[in-house]
Amino acid sequence: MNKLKILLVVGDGLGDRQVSILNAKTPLEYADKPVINSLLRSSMIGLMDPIGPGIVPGSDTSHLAIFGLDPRKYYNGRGSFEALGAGAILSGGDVAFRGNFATVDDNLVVIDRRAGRKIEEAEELVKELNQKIPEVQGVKVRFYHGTEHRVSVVLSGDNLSDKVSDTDPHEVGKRILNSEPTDNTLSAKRTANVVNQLTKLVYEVLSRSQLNEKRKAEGLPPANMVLMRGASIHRDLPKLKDYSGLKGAAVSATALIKGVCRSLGMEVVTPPGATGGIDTDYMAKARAAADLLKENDLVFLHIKATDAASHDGKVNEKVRAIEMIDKTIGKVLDTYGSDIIVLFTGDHATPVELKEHSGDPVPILLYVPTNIISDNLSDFNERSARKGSLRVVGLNIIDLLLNYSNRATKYGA
Ligand SMILES: O=C(O)[C@H](O)COP(=O)(O)O
Ligand SMILES: [Mg+2]
Repeated sequence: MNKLKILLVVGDGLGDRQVSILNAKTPLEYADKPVINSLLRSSMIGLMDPIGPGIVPGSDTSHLAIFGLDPRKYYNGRGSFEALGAGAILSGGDVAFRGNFATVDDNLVVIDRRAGRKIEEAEELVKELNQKIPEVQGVKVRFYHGTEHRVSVVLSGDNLSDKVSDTDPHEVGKRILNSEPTDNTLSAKRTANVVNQLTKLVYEVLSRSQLNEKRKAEGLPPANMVLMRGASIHRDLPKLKDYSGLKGAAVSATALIKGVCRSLGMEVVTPPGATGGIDTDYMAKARAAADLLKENDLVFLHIKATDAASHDGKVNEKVRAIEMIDKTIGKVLDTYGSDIIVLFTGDHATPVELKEHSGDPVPILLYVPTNIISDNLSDFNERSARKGSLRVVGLNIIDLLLNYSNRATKYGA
């Protein structure tokens, strides 16, 4: 049988709940989705628990599961994925962290965990940090900018450990945390000390930066802290091609996603104009995905805007991002052809009124152009998905894609 190409689309943080200003509709329910709904004639839809019912995923653990790697076995922290995606070259023993440019007050209490999110000066601030803090206690320090408020921090030196806790309190109104060793090794104690000393130096440098004086003069929140989380020493992961047979490529601007996909051996493309934000160039991403479909079995198209809008509580921007994802899928099908299978889902729910990830199941749509038993529903959203035939977890995705693209091998004789 002819093997079908696969377009896997993730709207980050897509899942939601009823939203009061949308007349109790969800953003997906409210959004105008002519392309997605045109696929329903030959689609199964339903609900996916990225990790398991009620478990609140991060984008990191969720994407490992969606690509078929059990995070319980393969996940050891977000930092190294973020750093790889932001351009760091990691050598064995380097400890990487995800960081947030954030705004803190004089008592180091977090006022804004993202310093306003759009930080035009981010690259310059990172350059200043790299110039002024090249090392701490003999440990080399490097900062890498991802997108928006996202910064990766890499520590290089002997006897370091990723068994250290976050300085990010994960909440506004809380003081930044002291990093603590999470095991009783000397290397963990040493690393925690370096992180705490580094945090003091970062605050000193950023508080004195002229760039933050400028931000304050413009009424913008100063990016006067880097909150650190997800310490990890990178470990090699199995490659998608080896365990699934799928030659895969990804289109993304988001450091975490680029790092995960690179770790799986996928080609990663960030087309000019792709920003990882609500202002991304959707059509550029669509063209890149269509082009990659020529040489790949699977193309993964990641859209971060739905999550960014959700975390910022911006309902209309989440609806608009979903409508742009609809157009993006349409552009890929118009450009490459519609004889491909399309799986569209989210990596977790980020209810826009909650402004945080939740453990709710996420709607999933699987369009198969050949003869399948379609659910024949008329709209794709969290409510209609409850009437669909799919009820899966993230770890089922690759097997579903292999089966419906005519690539699955028999389990058994
Ligand atoms: O946007 C991201 O990087 C994560 O999904 C959320 O991280 P943040 O809450 O620190 O922005
Ligand atoms: Mg996410």
